Amino acid sequence: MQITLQKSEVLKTSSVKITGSKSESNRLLLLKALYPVFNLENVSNSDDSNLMTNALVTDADVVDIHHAGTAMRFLTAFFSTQEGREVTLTGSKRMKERPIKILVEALQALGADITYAENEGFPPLQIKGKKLTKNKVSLAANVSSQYISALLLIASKLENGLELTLEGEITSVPYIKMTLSLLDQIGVETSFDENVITVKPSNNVQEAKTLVVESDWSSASYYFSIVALSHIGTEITLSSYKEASLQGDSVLVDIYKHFGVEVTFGENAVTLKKVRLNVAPLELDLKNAPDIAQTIAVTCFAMGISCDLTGLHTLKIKETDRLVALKTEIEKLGGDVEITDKSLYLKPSDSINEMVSIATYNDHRMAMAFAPIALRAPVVIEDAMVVSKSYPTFWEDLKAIGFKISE
Ligand SMILES: O=C(O)C1=C[C@@H](OP(=O)(O)O)[C@@H](O)[C@H](O)C1
Ligand SMILES: C=C(OP(=O)(O)O)C(=O)O
Repeated sequence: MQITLQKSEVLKTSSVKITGSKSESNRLLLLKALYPVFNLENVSNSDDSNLMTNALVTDADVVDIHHAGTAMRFLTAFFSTQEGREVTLTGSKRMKERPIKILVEALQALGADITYAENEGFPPLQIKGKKLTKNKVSLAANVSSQYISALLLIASKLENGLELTLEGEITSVPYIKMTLSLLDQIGVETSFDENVITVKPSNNVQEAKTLVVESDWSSASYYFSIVALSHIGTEITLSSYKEASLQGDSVLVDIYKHFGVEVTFGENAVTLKKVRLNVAPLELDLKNAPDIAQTIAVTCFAMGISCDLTGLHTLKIKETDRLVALKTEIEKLGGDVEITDKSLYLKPSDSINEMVSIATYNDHRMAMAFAPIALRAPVVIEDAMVVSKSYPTFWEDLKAIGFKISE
């Protein structure tokens, strides 16, 4: 389904409740499968979290997790430890192009029985669950932090815990810290010194408790972009958010100051307000927050300023090659973009082509990142329901704050 966004203006004051963090939810769903004593609230209603929930309870021989990267990586580790369980773990055409060798080799080194059903290094995987007896492994840390989180999530169930040595520059560090914080919240002991992470074995976690998932900061990024592109005084309140977040994408609060967006935290909520119009060119290293790269590039394009984004080496192996997708779609709108395999440079521009049809490449973030363009020029978004991967009610929520959207 494609949708048309007419040139829009958002309400002067509005509020939006965003679903729970997909990253926190997928970790906690797995941990709850290992330690069923605790309860979860505000779990993400995203496709990826629903797929994770179902995969953890099904007894099917083939588990298909579609486009869900974290689910693919976390479940590879989970199924490897489920004694007696045999499963083929597969995904979408794109998932079969997203590398998983580093994780598979680390699990094999711990004793796992995993083979490739099609191409070496990529899903689908045939996994025969068994008791993993080893407890020390090294792996490359510069490709995806999801491999590291996957190992950490099962680590406390290994008889001797785990000692993980991270090789090379560590990418997406806040996601590793999120995993460790959640383990800490359920009472698992961990340490992270230099490049070595240890997790103590723990068969049972302490008392039953309720863990509340904070809402998704990557999803919040689209509202930062919307406020940045709105009139002075425009305010949007988002819930449920807190100042001390586990999510690295909460760095948006600092980044969007640059675009004249002022942030205040209230009880369980954050209010974004447009306070300044003039904006200078932007230079930013996003190796700790790769999922907001598309949002930021589109904000800069719509504001007519240049940006020089680095630390983007993980973008090529996400839902699509996000560097190529950004260049292609921004250039359709009239921008000028240079990319390498780890950076993006956008030249300043002073106009936006109208009624351009933005391709989304099965990537929720392409659809959502380009939506704020409608505050400057009418735009068409192709395959708009792709947003359900992380934020199923995105279009309804935009309509409610004033976007003019039609099918
Ligand atoms: O652990 C997680 O929840 C995630 C880690 C990041 O991946 P990489 O570590 O591959 O960059 C991020 O892009 C992804 O959306 C979610
Ligand atoms: C990269 C993402 O997800 P995943 O790797 O879990 O598919 C994302 O949500 O931007």
